[in-house]
Amino acid sequence: MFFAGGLAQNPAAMVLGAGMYNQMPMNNGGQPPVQSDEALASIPGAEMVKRLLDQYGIDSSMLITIGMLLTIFNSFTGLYSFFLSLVYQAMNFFAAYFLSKASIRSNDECFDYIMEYLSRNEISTDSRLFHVSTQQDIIPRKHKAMFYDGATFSAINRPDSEFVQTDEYGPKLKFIPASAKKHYFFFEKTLFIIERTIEHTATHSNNGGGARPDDETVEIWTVGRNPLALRRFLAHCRVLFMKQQQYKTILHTCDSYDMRWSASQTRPIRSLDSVVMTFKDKDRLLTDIAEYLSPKTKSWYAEQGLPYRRGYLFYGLPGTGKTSLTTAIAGAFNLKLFILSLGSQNLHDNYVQELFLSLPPRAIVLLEDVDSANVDRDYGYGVPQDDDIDSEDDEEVDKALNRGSSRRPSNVSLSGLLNAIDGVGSAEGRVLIMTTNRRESLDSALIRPGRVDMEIEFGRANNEVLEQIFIQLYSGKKQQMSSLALEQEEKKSEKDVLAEAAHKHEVEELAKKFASMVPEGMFTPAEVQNFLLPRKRDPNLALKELPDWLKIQTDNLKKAEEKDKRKRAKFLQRRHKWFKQRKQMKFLNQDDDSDAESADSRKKKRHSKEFLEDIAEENGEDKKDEKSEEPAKEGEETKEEKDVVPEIKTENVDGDDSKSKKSEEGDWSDVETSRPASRPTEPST
Ligand SMILES: Nc1ncnc2c1ncn2[C@@H]1O[C@H](COP(=O)(O)OP(=O)(O)OP(=O)(O)O)[C@@H](O)[C@H]1O
Repeated sequence: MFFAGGLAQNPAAMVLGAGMYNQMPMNNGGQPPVQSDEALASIPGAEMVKRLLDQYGIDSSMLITIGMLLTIFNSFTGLYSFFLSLVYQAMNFFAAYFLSKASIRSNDECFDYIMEYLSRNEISTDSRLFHVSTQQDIIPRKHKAMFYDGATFSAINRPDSEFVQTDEYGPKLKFIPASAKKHYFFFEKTLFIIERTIEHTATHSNNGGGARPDDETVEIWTVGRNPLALRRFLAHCRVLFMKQQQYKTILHTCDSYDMRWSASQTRPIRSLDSVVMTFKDKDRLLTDIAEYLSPKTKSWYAEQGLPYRRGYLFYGLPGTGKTSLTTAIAGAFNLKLFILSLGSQNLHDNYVQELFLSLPPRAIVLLEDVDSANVDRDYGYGVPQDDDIDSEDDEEVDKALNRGSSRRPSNVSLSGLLNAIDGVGSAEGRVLIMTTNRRESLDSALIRPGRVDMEIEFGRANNEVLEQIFIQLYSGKKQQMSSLALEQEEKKSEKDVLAEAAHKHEVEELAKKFASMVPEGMFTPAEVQNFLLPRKRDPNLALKELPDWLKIQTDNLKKAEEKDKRKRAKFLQRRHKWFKQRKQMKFLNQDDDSDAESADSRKKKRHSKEFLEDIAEENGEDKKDEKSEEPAKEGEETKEEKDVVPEIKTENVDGDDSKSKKSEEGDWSDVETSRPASRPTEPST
């Protein structure tokens, strides 16, 4: 049948085959095979080919042989594909009725469990087909499929692992088994088959994140109609994974490709002791969180019909430990940590809502930079608002200057964020921690009780904090003790214990001395750590070099303050010009009682007028002079004025007009925060 099938597929070969059959007994004595010639003549074009071959002295009977070979080859391939389809059908039948199967997609945490098992047990890592990669961290989910094969979270971190990422020459090679291939292994004497399928998605995301990442599906089969073995295997993988993560904090961040949460990093749990802050604040915060997370509190919330959520605001200078404390809390209370930076340009209201809705219960959401852009109460960026102008005090100027920060506004609106935080479907049991460097610019709606239940200020190091930082660094306390270290700890001789106590006492004494030498409220904890870290082996050296470092820092601080003063003066000058220019543009001469004008707008104008008058008074200018001042003609503006108000073409001061607002944004964007958060760093020692 297949032979005939092969022939049917190739009529030319059939004729050639027939020709050969007819020709065989005649092919003797060098006589031309008459019948084969006749057979050939029946094939269109064969005569021409024959003539061509004859011309080059090639025996045309070769055609017959080739035809015969083709026929045989075709028949075999037909036969092969038939058997293959039979095998597939049999396999499908077997799989449908005699196998249990589980499918897991890479965007599910269960995927991590399976990959952890595969890497731990080194299944198929010696595969004959493999990829080679030098990439390290398993950060983006798009690479998950690759990295999981031979180097999962834990495997990477195991110092004894062959998957350790680097050696003295740089990143090591990783050997990764290929996908689209079945891997076999036994678990509890049952055969399991795993197949990974990577779905290449060519589509582009609409969030500006470029091509969508490839997703992966893992399918697991076991023999037998009873899925129990499969469930036992999955449960085993889960426990294995959870145990592995016991001493780690998994950081989930928003994947910029598809705007979903993605486990991007694991970190060893940071102990709460390692975050230095005043005892009072730490105690207040930890007691509150512990109380909130207790099962009793959960049922209390349910009884009261209150949404079971809690919010905290950590505010203060950069490098004061806001993020560090959040990570430590996640580790201490065994909560998953989800980090969202509102400054991200890809983030929009809808995404934020979806991200909040997809949070698991018992998780910390860390909203970083809540002050960023549209989330604060400003209606314009970098432009001093009319509400600010009636005040010349430091705080008001700071606020206005901060608005002029060169940070790009985020695309998340305040209402979008509030909806996400309060979302009806949002996970119960979550802890929301918002951090900001500029508490004063936050909208009161964002930090009202119910959204923010406790605020903690992080400031420059006081005496207590300075002392603790020193002790923390030199006491030799370990973050996490391995079981081996714990065993050794227990086996310590009395002599060792005494030596340790003496060392502790000595460090405490040095810490007191250190704290007394450093001025309180001058440095952030990060700055102090920055000084101590290069001298971490020798506390006495740190004390010896401290005066020089302090001198450098004080000089730098003075320079920074002078720069700051200049910036403030320039800002005030610009502000004055800005309002003067606005007056010249006649918007103040508008009829204040216009019906169309909102009360808000009128209020702002009044403030503006008052501001102008104040400024005029301050500068000794009388109103007469101002009136007589010619409005700047087009093309005659100085460069600085142009910078300040290049394009005010509207009379609306409310900033409703987007064009006007846009020009204002650009004008002030070069003014940075008035109080420099970081000072020039210490020259390397
Ligand atoms: N209070 C602190 N205790 C211990 N370490 C600290 C403390 N403050 C800062 N550090 C150290 O300084 C570095 C930066 O700290 P962290 O990121 O927590 O500051 P932050 O306040 O969150 O800053 P930002 O506002 O810029 O996010 C970390 O390496 C951290 O270990």
